[in-house]
Amino acid sequence: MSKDLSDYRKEIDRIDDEILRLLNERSKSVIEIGKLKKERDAGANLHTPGREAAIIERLTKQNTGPFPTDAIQSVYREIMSASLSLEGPQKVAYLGPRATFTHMACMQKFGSSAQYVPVHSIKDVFSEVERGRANFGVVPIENTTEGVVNHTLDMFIDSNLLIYGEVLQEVSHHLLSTSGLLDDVKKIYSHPHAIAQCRNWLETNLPHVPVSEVASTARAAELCMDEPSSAAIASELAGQLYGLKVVKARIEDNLNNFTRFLVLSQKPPERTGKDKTSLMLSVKDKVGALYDLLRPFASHGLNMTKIESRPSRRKAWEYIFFVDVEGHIEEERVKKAVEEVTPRCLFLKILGSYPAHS
Ligand SMILES: O=C(O)C(=O)C[C@]1(C(=O)O)C=C[C@@H](O)C=C1
Repeated sequence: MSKDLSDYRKEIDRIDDEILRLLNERSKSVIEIGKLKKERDAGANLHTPGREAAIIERLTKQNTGPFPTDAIQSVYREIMSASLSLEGPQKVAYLGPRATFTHMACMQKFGSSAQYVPVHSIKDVFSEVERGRANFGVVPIENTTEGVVNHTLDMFIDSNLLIYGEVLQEVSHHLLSTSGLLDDVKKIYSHPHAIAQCRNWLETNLPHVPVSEVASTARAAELCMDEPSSAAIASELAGQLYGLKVVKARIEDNLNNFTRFLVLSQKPPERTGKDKTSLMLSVKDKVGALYDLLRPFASHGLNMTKIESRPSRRKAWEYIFFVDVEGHIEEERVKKAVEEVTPRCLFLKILGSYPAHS
């Protein structure tokens, strides 16, 4: 006799019981790891991004299906986030409000079991971590269409925090409402930037619907909870947090919009073998100074993935350069290049070596 629905559900219940038992067994090892980490260094970061990446990579490679390989990342993101909370609370300060792309980047990195603290400015994110009120901070550093976030770069001039990691977050806007039906939409709310990024879609699809600017995309979503004839242009996360349905997903005009975020910490992460080093330096004002500066990186075979300049704010026409190179500061070739570059600079500061986003 062939199996029916209830037979398959019984089978699933049995497997789920086993998964739950295994998750609890896994958790016991996690708790022991947490104790060992604290014994080694009471103030250490418990979060270990290199180990998390290795687990996901190993399982992704080994999966033969039919469980979707893409889902392994999200399932394990949450398993490891919950596990880490057993080792100790993880506080993450970020540039709020809730449900923004910065919040989404935080969730991508730390999962939903971390404690998130939205603050009002990039400066406040830095100070929460500097004062030890948060273990980590998350700030935007650059966007594919709008370029570098100068305010974040400027903060590194006076701060001693380290870059602990990077997160690449896709910036994708959704039209959200309580019913999820396009015909119900008589008014739209959003932040001016999000409205500008969806201009063509709005003109083509909802040309006569008035659009009102509000302080944030999260505020737009919040307003729509009580206004069934209004829709918000906001993130997928805003839809989830405010209980709205998707009228239309991905309405941004440029479908290739990403923001890169930096994770800040007082302590460095472990070396992983796929790391990146960020430096900040300023050069003497003479012909060829920048060329001299870049040469050691090239001669040691280091790939420079970014160079940005900012006025130093200390002296007119003096510039500070922000440089990213592939490799870890403990690697011989990176160490040598930095040793050669240092005497050519007015000053040089290492902002951190951290796992490159894969
Ligand atoms: O292996 C560790 O260092 C752990 O703390 C365990 C674990 C896990 O759940 O596997 C949890 C959190 C870390 O960020 C990495 C991995």
